[in-house]
Parts: sequence; C-alpha cells; structure tokens
Amino acid sequence: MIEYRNVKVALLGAGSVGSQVARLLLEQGEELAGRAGAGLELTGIAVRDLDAQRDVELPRDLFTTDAESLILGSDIVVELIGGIEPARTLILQALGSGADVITGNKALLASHGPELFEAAEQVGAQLYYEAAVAGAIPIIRPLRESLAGDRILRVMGIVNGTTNFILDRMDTLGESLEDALEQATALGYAEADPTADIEGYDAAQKATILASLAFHTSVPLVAVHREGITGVTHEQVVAARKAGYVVKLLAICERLLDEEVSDGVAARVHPALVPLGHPLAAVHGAKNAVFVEAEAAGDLMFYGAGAGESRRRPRFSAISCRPLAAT
Ligand SMILES: NC(=O)C1=CN([C@@H]2O[C@H](COP(=O)(O)OP(=O)(O)OC[C@H]3O[C@@H](n4cnc5c(N)ncnc54)[C@H](O)[C@@H]3O)[C@@H](O)[C@H]2O)C=CC1
Ligand SMILES: N[C@@H](CC=O)C(=O)O
Repeated sequence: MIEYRNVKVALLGAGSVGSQVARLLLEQGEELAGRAGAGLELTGIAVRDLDAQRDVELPRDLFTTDAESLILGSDIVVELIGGIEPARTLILQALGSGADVITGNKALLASHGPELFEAAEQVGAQLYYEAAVAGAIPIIRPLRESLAGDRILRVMGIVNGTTNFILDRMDTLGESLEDALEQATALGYAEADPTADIEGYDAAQKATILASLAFHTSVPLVAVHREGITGVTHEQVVAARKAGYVVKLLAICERLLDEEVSDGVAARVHPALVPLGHPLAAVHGAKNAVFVEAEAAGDLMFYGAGAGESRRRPRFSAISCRPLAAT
C-alpha cells in the first residue's frame, strides 16, 4: 500500500455545495490521494448551526462553529460560506497563515478580488476559484494559463443557469417567469436570494471575474452594465421565436481596440436575441456555455453543467481539481 503525505483540508460551510464537497472528500479520499499524490484529510467543517438539517449525512465530530481555530494548521482552506463577511475575513486569515484557499464565492471575488489576490501574493499562497464561474466548466484556468500568451478579444456566454432555465421554460413550455423560477428554486438552481439570478447580479459578478482575467486588468463590478430578465415577457419570447431568435441572458466582455492609446474594456449583462442557428441557442435548461474569441487561437467554446442538483457534482469537480493542483 502506498503511503501518502497528508494534506490537511478545512471546509468552511456545509450548504448545497459544501456538504457535497465533504461527502466526496470522505467517500473518494483514496482515489483523490492517488491522483493528487497526497492524502486529503478533511480535518473539520465550520458551520453556523451545528444542528441544521443537511443534504448529506456527515460525521458529527467533524463539525465546529469555531472557523478561526479550524483554519489554524490547515494546508488548504475551502470557503463555501458565500457572501462578503465573514468569508472575506476568514479567507484573509487562512492566506495569512500560509494556507492555500479554494473558493466558489463569486460575490466576494467580484467585490474584493484585488485585496484577496494581493494577500495571497504577499505570502506566496494560492487562491483558486474555478467553481466561481460557470459551474463545472473549466474556464478560469484556460483564461489564466492556457491563453495567457494570446490576446483575447471577446468573452461571451450564458453564465447563469437559473435564468437560462427560466427563459428556456418560457420558450419551450410557455411557462410564466414566476412559475419557472419556482421550479428553478425547488431544483436548487437559484441562489438563496433569487434576485441575484433574475436581476443579473450573479451574471454580472461572473462577468467581472471573466473580464478581469481575459483582459489582464481589474474590472470593477460597478462598471458592468447589468439588466436581468424580470422585464422579459411571454409575448416577447414568442415574438422572438417567430422571428427566428431565442431570448438568452448573456454576459459579454469585450476589448475595445485602440491603436493610439491602450485598449479599453466593456462588460455587460442583458437579455439578447440569439439566432436559432447559433450554438448558444442550443444551450438548454441550467446549462452554461462560454465563447472565447482570441487573436491566435480563434474561436473557442466551453460548455457544460452550470447550476442545480447536477451542479453539485460538477461544482465538486471544479473545486476538487484545485486541491489536486494545490498539493
Ligand atoms: N449553490 C450553487 O449552485 C453555487 C454556489 N456557489 C458559491 O458557493 C458558495 C456556497 O454556496 P451554497 O452552498 O449554495 O450556499 P448555502 O447557503 O447552501 O451554504 C452556506 C453554508 O455556509 C454556512 N455558514 C454561513 N455563515 C457561516 C459562518 N459564519 N461560519 C461558518 N459557516 C457559515 C451555512 O450554515 C451553510 O452551511 C457561495 O459563495 C456561492 O456563491 C458557486 C457556484 C454554484
Ligand atoms: N445561481 C447560480 C448558481 C451557480 O453559479 C446559477 O444559476 O448559475
């Protein structure tokens, strides 16, 4: 039997995503160790309420309400609490203690990304966030690493599964936005506050992250034009189809080319008419798809699971590959 060195993993949060991450770390520990070349030891799970009902049954002795103590002595901290505080403070504390951090927290990255990346750089720690944008789709690493030598001109796509699910139901089943949202919530696609989905905040946060990476700059969230889908009516969806289009909520990040001064950047989120023959028109349900237009590589398309019940495994794949990379 191979003896692996042990990497201590602290998990913060055991909600929809965190509880699945814990389950898979426990269930597939040996397989992951084989792939990572190191044992991933889940040392504890910090939660707010020890008695809360969870999606998954997990060993009770792993739970603690003392996130700060759990972080101390950890090699990797996985933050799946969400929101700004205490997530921000806990991540800074983890980085300060020298741990690598993995987070799926797009809201925090969109509003405090530069502060967190600087904190990581100062101590030589890594901050991984593949799961923060487009679910299971590996898009962060391709933008940050694989395409680092290319000049990206445009990143455009469907990055919110909830709104894609709703628009798809309005189009194919004639359902109302309200009924489709209820379904999306029941299926676990929507955020705790679904306003983040239907008003385009979630997609705007993801656009901020994508634009910053693609154009090697820091695009502030307030600079992203945002319009959600609450103004989209059944009549508009029907009229769009008759005219050969389908309505999709798109995130569009573009380089504004300028030969005289340095290039500008534009990022926006809004409903758009996508021609029925376009690949994005075939993205159904809660699936996501991202198009990348690069100078040398040409057009690339990334497609896969974005949110929902099936998102939990995809999310895990996006989260779990980071510990592998981090070890
Ligand atoms: N649900 C999804 O489909 C996706 C979620 N994410 C991100 O992953 C993160 C987690 O999302 P979910 O699991 O859906 O959230 P959730 O609301 O289901 O779970 C959050 C967990 O954090 C715990 N928590 C809250 N405050 C805490 C505190 N002070 N100390 C310790 N634990 C605390 C809660 O008790 C709960 O267990 C968020 O940043 C979210 O944006 C990213 C991609 C998809
Ligand atoms: N609510 C989000 C979940 C994943 O990021 C979405 O619908 O895409």
